[in-house]
Amino acid sequence: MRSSPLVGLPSDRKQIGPHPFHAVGEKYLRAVVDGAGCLPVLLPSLSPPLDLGDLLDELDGLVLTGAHSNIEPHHYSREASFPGNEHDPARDLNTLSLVPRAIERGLPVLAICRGMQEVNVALGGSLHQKVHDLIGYADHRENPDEPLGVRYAPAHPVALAPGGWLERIAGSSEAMVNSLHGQGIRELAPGLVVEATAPDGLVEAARLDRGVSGQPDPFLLAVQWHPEWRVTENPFYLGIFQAFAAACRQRAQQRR
Ligand SMILES: N[C@@H](CCC(=O)NCCCC(=O)O)C(=O)O
Repeated sequence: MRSSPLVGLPSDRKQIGPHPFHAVGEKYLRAVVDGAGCLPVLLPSLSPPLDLGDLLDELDGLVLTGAHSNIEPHHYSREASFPGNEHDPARDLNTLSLVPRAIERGLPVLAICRGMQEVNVALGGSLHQKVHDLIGYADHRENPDEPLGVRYAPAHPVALAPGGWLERIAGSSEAMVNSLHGQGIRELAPGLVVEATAPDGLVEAARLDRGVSGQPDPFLLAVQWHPEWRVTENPFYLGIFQAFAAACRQRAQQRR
């Protein structure tokens, strides 16, 4: 019997020199280990995607990470992509098929930044391709010229939905979060409910709640910010990973 729950993380497909590699940022792996006390397992994003169904049955949780690449817009609208938009079609296919399969298996999901956008698109929602070009919205991007510690520092408050999971985790109705994204939720997918909003109204976090009485939904929390960043130094970020870990442990026990 395993002592630590197993958490899968779908990889980015990245060109390094002449060869494609499958990569997951180390801060996500560290947060799964140090913040959640779970064991990370990398899930390659091959194209066509591997059938990971048998592996999902062995996992206790799924973390969808952030990434610089953006989901190809044909997955959620008829809009064309914009020049210079970085894509990772192999990751799109992998994560967009994993989300519904994880939910149908009751696998806990924590989705971060691009991961949140993937959850929204996989469940039928849509995205703004450039939030910063929209009238009335703030620029949610980081300054790439700043050192990492500044880029991932708290950037704006979020209002936490009354009675929601994040309000309980934070122990307050507001929290400060970092902000490193150009895209954002346009239409929230059916079955997701808002957990947090930015001052400009952008949805910053959501959870799965399909509202079927007597049938609790599996743990699925999606956040637009980066709680994995220095997770052990930020009680709110740590609380998010601990809540996910509790759901993973419960899932591990149920599978025994
Ligand atoms: N590309 C999307 C998502 C932004 C995102 O996930 N950024 C992560 C940056 C690298 C990392 O910290 O893993 C967008 O711009 O909206």
